[in-house]
Amino acid sequence: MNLREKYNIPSSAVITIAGTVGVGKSTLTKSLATALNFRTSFEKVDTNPYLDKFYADFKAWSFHLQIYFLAERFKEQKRIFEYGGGFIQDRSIYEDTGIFAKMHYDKETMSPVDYETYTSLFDAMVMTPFFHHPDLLIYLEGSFEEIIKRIKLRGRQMEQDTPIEYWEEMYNRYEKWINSFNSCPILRLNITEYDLYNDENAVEEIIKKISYVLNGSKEFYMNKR
Ligand SMILES: Nc1ncnc2c1ncn2[C@@H]1O[C@H](COP(=O)(O)OP(=O)(O)O)[C@@H](O)[C@H]1O
Ligand SMILES: Nc1ncnc2c1ncn2[C@H]1C[C@H](O)[C@@H](COP(=O)(O)O)O1
Repeated sequence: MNLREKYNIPSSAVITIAGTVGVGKSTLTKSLATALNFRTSFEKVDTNPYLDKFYADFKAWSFHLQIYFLAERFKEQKRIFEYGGGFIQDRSIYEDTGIFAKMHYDKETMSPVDYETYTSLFDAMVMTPFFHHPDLLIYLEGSFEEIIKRIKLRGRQMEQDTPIEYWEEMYNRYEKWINSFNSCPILRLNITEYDLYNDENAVEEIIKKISYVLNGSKEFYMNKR
């Protein structure tokens, strides 16, 4: 019996992984998809035509980048739906607006009119009864120091060149955002609780927790509304 069957994870489940840059979303996406025999949905970083420009000049490119990410995630949403689920998704669509667009608007690196255009497009596409929310959002959290270590370890140049205050602002916003998130059930995982690189049982332990939320007492993990 495979792990998906053992823990009664529906083959149509859609699990999205949220958390700040560098926390370990892509790594966990790969491990879970392999263990559950699910498909993956990754963010496009290397082929993103705006990302380098955005990091070099937030003000000039934040609107273009948000529109690009929104279009890409919506296309992925359609693909996931067409396959009938069975996906692990690297980052949720909710973070684009709840973290990134809002942060750039607040910091005046996205103009009010661009922010208004972006949010009305986002709401028209996502905040409708036709949009399928994920079955579960796994929220990865850890200390700021560990996350900065991981951003450095991964070594994307544009992220290395970005002041630490940017990552700190994002980190603090994530903590507030997750405490009020209620679009789907949540499983919070602290990155000190598992080690996918050195512990071969780690992924099974995470699947056990996923099963508990999907099949058991959802209230235990969900935020109070
Ligand atoms: N469990 C872990 N232990 C140690 N390092 C990790 C772990 N998970 C991820 N990393 C490392 O942290 C960096 C960022 O991970 P990644 O999965 O790309 O994060 P994200 O997708 O959230 O930006 C990578 O260098 C990765 O190898
Ligand atoms: N919506 C976004 N706005 C700005 N930047 C974004 C957005 N979504 C992702 N990013 C950036 C952050 C990272 O530099 C890369 C990939 O994110 P990661 O958390 O490493 O998967 O894209």
